[in-house]
Formats: sequence, C-alpha cells, structure tokens
Amino acid sequence: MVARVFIDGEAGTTGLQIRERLAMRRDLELISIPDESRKDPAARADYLNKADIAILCLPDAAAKESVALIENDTTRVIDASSAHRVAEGWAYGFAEMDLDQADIIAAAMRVANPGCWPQGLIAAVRPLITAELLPSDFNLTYFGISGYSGGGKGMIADYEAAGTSANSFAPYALGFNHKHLPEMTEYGLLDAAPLFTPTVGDFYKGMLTVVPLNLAGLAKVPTGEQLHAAIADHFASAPGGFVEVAPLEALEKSDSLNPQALNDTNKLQLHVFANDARAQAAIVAVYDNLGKGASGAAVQNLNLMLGVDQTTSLAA
Ligand SMILES: NC(=O)C1=CN([C@@H]2O[C@H](COP(=O)(O)OP(=O)(O)OC[C@H]3O[C@@H](n4cnc5c(N)ncnc54)[C@H](OP(=O)(O)O)[C@@H]3O)[C@@H](O)[C@H]2O)C=CC1
Ligand SMILES: CC(=O)N[C@@H](CCC(=O)OP(=O)(O)O)C(=O)O
Repeated sequence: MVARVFIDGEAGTTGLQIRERLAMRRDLELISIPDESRKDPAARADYLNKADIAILCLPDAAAKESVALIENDTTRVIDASSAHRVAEGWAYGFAEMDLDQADIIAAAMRVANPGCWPQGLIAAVRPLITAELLPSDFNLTYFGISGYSGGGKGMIADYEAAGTSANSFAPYALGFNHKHLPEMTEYGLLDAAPLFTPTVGDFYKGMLTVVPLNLAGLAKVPTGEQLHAAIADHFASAPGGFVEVAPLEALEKSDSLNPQALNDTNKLQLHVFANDARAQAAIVAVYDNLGKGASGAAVQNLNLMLGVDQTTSLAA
C-alpha cells in the first residue's frame, strides 16, 4: 500500500523543503490541502485523519492543535516544531543519537524532529558524557551561527527587506532562555542547561556550531585523541552515514569550516580541535539548518517510519 503523507504547514519554509524532497517519490502519495483552507481546523482535521503520516511544519501552538485534531489511532506524526521534543510518549527524532534510536523512531507513532541548534550540541557532547570523558555537571557553553532561514518566513522577509544593510552577525536569545535549552539538556545528558549564545548571519541557510571545552580542572583531563575517538566510535555504525567525523584537526584554523558547506544535504559533519598542553578543545559541527536541521531530518525519520532502506538514494 502506498503511504499517504500530509504536510501540515507545507507553505512554510520547512514544509516547502520537505515537499521538494518528496516530490519525485513514487512510494508515497503526498496529499495537499487547498491553499484557501490550510488554516481551517476542520479541513486540517480531515487531512490529518486520512493521512498515514502527518508532518507538522507549524508554530508550536498550531502543532499542538494538529495533534489534538487527530481522532484515530492510525495517523503517525512527525512534528518539526519544538512543541513535543521533551514530551512523554514522543520519540526524539535524532536517528544517530544512540545505536537504537533509529529503531525507536521506526516503531513510533509520534516523533519529535530535533531543533537545529540542539543537534550540534547533542552530537558533540552526548558521546563524551557516555564515554565518561566529560562529567554530566560540566559547565558547558555553546555558540554558533545560523543562516536567517532558521527564523522562518518572518526572519527571511526581514533579512531580504534589509538588503545590504542586513546585520551579518546578530547575537540573540541573550535572556539565556532559548526554547531549545530543555532538549539540549535532556538529550545532551547534562545536569543543567548550557550557556547558549546563538547568532544569525546574513546568509540564507547553513550553520556552524561550537562546543568549547575548557578541560583544566577535571579530575582526569581527556586528550584530543580520546575526545575524537569517543565521538568517531559513537557515530561509526550510525545508519545512513549522515553524521561524519573529520580526522582530528591539527590545524589552528581551517578554511574548510564554512557554515554553508553542507547546504542541500542531510549531512552533519563534526570536527574535533584540541591543544592537550592547554587542556582545551572545541567540537565544531557544520550542517544545513533546513537539511539535517529540519527537513532532511524529517524525511530521514519518515523513511525510517516507512521502512525505507537508509542506504538508498531515497534516504535523505
Ligand atoms: N526554519 C528552520 O530552520 C527550522 C524550523 N523548525 C520548526 O519548524 C516549524 C515551521 O518552521 P518554519 O517552516 O521555519 O516556519 P514558517 O514561518 O516559514 O512557516 C510556518 C507555516 O505555518 C503556517 N501556519 C501558521 N499558523 C498556522 C495554523 N494555525 N494552521 C495552519 N498553518 C499555520 C504559516 O502560514 P503563513 O504562510 O500564512 O504564515 C507558515 O506557512 C516551526 O515550529 C519551527 O520552529 C525546526 C527546525 C529548523
Ligand atoms: C536563526 C533562528 O532564529 N533559529 C531558530 C531555530 C530554528 C529551529 O531549530 O527551529 P525550532 O524553532 O523548531 O527548534 C531559533 O533560534 O529559534
């Protein structure tokens, strides 16, 4: 049977990208709501209930409404919003997070797609805490830069209207209450939220995140090689090959670190930099906020839920 897939919010930034990624697929049927009724709850309820899988690309409140509109026990959901990422009964949709996570997603009725920022942190920190190279009470900081499409249609319109006077390096969330902190803490295996200082740049999409590690003071200071090995081992057998770990970086500066390097892919690349004498290191992640950070991850999760082979060209 061909699965019916409904994208609730297909006119938005994430929804459109998912639609494009699925346009050529013959193993599923995209069911599309007429534009004039896309915000009508009764029409949405009809589509949500006739879909085998609904992908929600909506603000949090509308995503919660969509879930409440589902009256059957057959429609499975992938929610791209941040409404359900630490909610009970929802599988966290970062397939490479642990060895069994892809199977958990494949079997789930409700999958919360991860936020773009949390993925860079979780990919860097979770393997190090699991390998006991970092304690869970490590005083963590996290920063990075994202393309402006991370802020959805509103931020895209603002940047495009600003033209050449757009801010090329805009720090935000300086109240230290970013909505991604709960999922970073939970899936990063941290005791407390990190100090997170995101920035947005004057480019459409792509992101580069940094977890700086000031290791002096730890009872046992890990070397750069140990940090790298723990991260590389963690992702070595992850299905799909979407998370790559670069060789341990000897260079102090790498021209290859470009936030836009992996645009239009579902890849996330990790780089480990270290100076053992100073007991300092940094884990850098590069990925597309609209790829692995949103639409790519949603399609990856859809494929897992549909049982599509992760090694085929359909997988991202
Ligand atoms: N952009 C990104 O990099 C990422 C986004 N996300 C998340 O994905 C979700 C979608 O984000 P994004 O695509 O960027 O946002 P956009 O603002 O680009 O798109 C949201 C869409 O939802 C529509 N919408 C709003 N309210 C309703 C409603 N009540 N019923 C039906 N449709 C509605 C909007 O309509 P209209 O067109 O009329 O405004 C718009 O088309 C958000 O929760 C976001 O946080 C997650 C990871 C990364
Ligand atoms: C540049 C920018 O504003 N980015 C968004 C995150 C985009 C994302 O991950 O989406 P969710 O909101 O669904 O988690 C932000 O920081 O809120």
